[in-house]
Amino acid sequence: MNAVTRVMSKFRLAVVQLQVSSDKANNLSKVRRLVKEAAGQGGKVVLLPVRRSECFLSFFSKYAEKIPGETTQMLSEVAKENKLHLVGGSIPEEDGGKLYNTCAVFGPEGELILKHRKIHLFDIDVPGKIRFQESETLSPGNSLSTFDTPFCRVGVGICYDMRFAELAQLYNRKGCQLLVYPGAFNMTTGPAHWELLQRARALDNQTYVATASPARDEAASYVAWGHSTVLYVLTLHVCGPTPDLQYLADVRQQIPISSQRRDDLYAVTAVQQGSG
Ligand SMILES: NC(=O)CC(=O)C(=O)O
Repeated sequence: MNAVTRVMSKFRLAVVQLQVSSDKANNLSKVRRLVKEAAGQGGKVVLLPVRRSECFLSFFSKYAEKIPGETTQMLSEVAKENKLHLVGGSIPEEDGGKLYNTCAVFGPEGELILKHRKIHLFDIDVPGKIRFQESETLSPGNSLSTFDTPFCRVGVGICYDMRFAELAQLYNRKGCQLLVYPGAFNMTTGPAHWELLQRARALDNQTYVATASPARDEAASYVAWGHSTVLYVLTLHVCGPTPDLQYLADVRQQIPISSQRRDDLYAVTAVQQGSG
């Protein structure tokens, strides 16, 4: 057990589900207000949703920013003003002529802790229902992303990343007790898979899982499923906003699947840790 997994305690996790629009200034001022409100209610780690531009690939280049840039500068200030860890949803990032879907995480001093670039691009085709080819516009990230808080270790994925069990398993192996996924599933895949995937990731890895989605806007051309969620492991009920890491440790001890893995028969390994 490493230093971080020994520091187990309760803390308040806030998940912000806001109505995201194409008006960036308005989105940012809502974020500032809602994070302050979350901090006022004791939130120590705050998770924001993806920006709507995640779903409008043609808008990606229009809204793309460098990191640091306007949005991340503001997120850094908000983290510092409220003295909390802020998982900044995701924004379109431009770097070296490429576009990424990127989640920036800030610490209580406003420091940039990490950037997670969406690893798995949403290239799907469900005939008559939904088609996306993110790889026509975006480049994939090549790094796993974990960070430490005084409460627990956190693994970060974005939206489609949640479908990949191996990523969550690797985060588990790295000692994560909480997996966070800013996301925006849609009205086809949302009802079918959004919660089920979170339950699967939570149960397999004996972790907490939190997702933040934009609020549903029926008038938008991409209607997000919404349903931001915090899940925990054993009883599989949607829980309140207070992860109890002692409970998690108890579950891991009572059903000790992590020490019962047959590493002699199979392995999930990270083959490459590139930059970005
Ligand atoms: N938008 C995504 O990246 C993923 C999604 O909507 C899905 O997996 O379904």
